[in-house]
Amino acid sequence: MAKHQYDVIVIGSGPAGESAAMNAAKKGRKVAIVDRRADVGGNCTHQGTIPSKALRHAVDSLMKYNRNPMFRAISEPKVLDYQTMLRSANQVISKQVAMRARFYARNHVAMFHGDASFVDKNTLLLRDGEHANDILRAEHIVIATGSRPYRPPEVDFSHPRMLDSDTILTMTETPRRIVIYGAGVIGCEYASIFSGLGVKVDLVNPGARLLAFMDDEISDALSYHMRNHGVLIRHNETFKSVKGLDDHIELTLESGKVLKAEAFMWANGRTGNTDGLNLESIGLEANSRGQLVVDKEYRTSIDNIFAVGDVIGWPSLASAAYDQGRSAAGAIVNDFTATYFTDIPTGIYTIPEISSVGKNERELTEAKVPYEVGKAYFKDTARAQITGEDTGVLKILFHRDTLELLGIHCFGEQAAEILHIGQAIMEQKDGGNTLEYFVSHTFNYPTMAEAYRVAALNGLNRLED
Ligand SMILES: Cc1cc2nc3c(=O)[nH]c(=O)nc-3n(C[C@H](O)[C@H](O)[C@H](O)COP(=O)(O)OP(=O)(O)OC[C@H]3O[C@@H](n4cnc5c(N)ncnc54)[C@H](O)[C@@H]3O)c2cc1C
Ligand SMILES: NC(=O)c1ccc[n+]([C@@H]2O[C@H](COP(=O)([O-])OP(=O)(O)OC[C@H]3O[C@@H](n4cnc5c(N)ncnc54)[C@H](O)[C@@H]3O)[C@@H](O)[C@H]2O)c1
Repeated sequence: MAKHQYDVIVIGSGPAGESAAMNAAKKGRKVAIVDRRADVGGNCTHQGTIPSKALRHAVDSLMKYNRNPMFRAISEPKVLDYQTMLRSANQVISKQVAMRARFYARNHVAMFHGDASFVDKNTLLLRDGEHANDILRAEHIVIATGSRPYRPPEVDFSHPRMLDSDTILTMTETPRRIVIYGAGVIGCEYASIFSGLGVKVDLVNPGARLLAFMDDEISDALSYHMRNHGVLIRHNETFKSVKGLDDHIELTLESGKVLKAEAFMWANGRTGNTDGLNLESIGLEANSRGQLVVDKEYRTSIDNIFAVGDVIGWPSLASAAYDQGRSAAGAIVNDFTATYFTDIPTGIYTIPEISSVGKNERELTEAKVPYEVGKAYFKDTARAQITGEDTGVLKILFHRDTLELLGIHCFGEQAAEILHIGQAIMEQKDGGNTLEYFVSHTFNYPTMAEAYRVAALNGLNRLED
């Protein structure tokens, strides 16, 4: 049994752990990172963000090829199978792992492969892996163990047709029909991926609308376009049971409906990875979803132990996890330049893509804020007409009196990128955050960014009506 001493040890090499380790190393600390997976990158790289975004990109490219009239002149529409798409996603994973492994090497961060659990508040024991039974000690420990799909006991996940967002990446055939239970971000993104592949999708939503936290108009547009792509959305349905048979599954809903398909995907909720950490030994307790509570420095109730990323719950995004990890390491070295993050944008990679930052119309109406709306439809921009990607809208919500930007909501090709222009202006201080920016600066033409000018003028005209 070897013993190792560090200033900072990070458990988990996803985005939260990686950025915590890098920032601590850059600030001169002796750092080690532990992951139970042999390759770095966390669930984000291996089972979450990266494979789902790579699959989505592959499907989206196929769809664009098939609907482009210019290509129709030279060849028939093409069909690809899920396995081919997965191979393309796996290539991206390999590139990500190689790049991230180089970060650790260049910054002299020691890497341990194994399952870490607490012995006391400064000591970890490793199980499994090449360092099994080694003891790691540090002044500060960062828990960045991420999350996994929540698995209700009523679903037999050992059946090869019963899948979740991890095991969907091991599916060996392209099903003719799939039932997805849960219409949160994961359910909607995978519904887009499978419908794009030509699979018949039943998307079962326990709620009344898709992605209820989004602006209603954007959520309605998503429902419309998903239906248009052949997704059968069933709102207000509750899971009763699911039966796995040799060649299909049967999902029974409380409403009495029985849905049959070749595959079933449970996409309803995630659980924080805290159960194997022996938290009892340090007097730390996770909530019923395995998540830890932290303060504004990402510190748990134990003064030398921090927690970041999915393991602390909201917003459970890779984007936020990077910032949280950097902040926690900052707090450890008394550098508070990065703070507690709350203004987090949303980028959802459905087909079409949706993205937002700030308040939506419902929230502003409830708060009795006098706002106005400026809109630009993609079909009215030159760039979208040239690319043929003319489905979408940019919507700017602003204060009627001060013209302050209150919310940006975008739907369509590259929405998650386009949004960041508005976000940058929204963050301006001392009166810099107003609609005026978009009408007093020249935008490259033809670009999708031009939609901001069109939407701003549309909004200003509305004030004069
Ligand atoms: C299908 C899907 C799509 C997503 N798409 C997006 C997206 O488009 N954009 C976005 O911003 N977010 C997205 N997310 C969310 C994003 O992936 C997560 O927010 C992110 O992975 C969280 O990062 P993390 O660092 O907290 O942990 P993770 O990425 O979960 O990594 C944690 C690591 O810790 C390791 N670990 C756990 N316990 C131990 C232990 N005891 N000892 C050693 N190692 C341990 C795990 O093996 C894992 O490698 C998606 C998630 C899913 C599931
Ligand atoms: N593009 C993106 O940003 C992106 C893409 C995919 C996933 N994600 C992240 O992954 C997560 C998506 O998870 P989801 O689609 O399953 O939706 P979700 O986390 O919103 O959960 C769906 C439902 O399950 C319930 N639930 C959640 N965790 C539970 C648990 N442990 N036990 C019992 N019930 C639970 C929730 O209350 C909710 O009603 C989100 O946190 C999201 O931020 C983000």
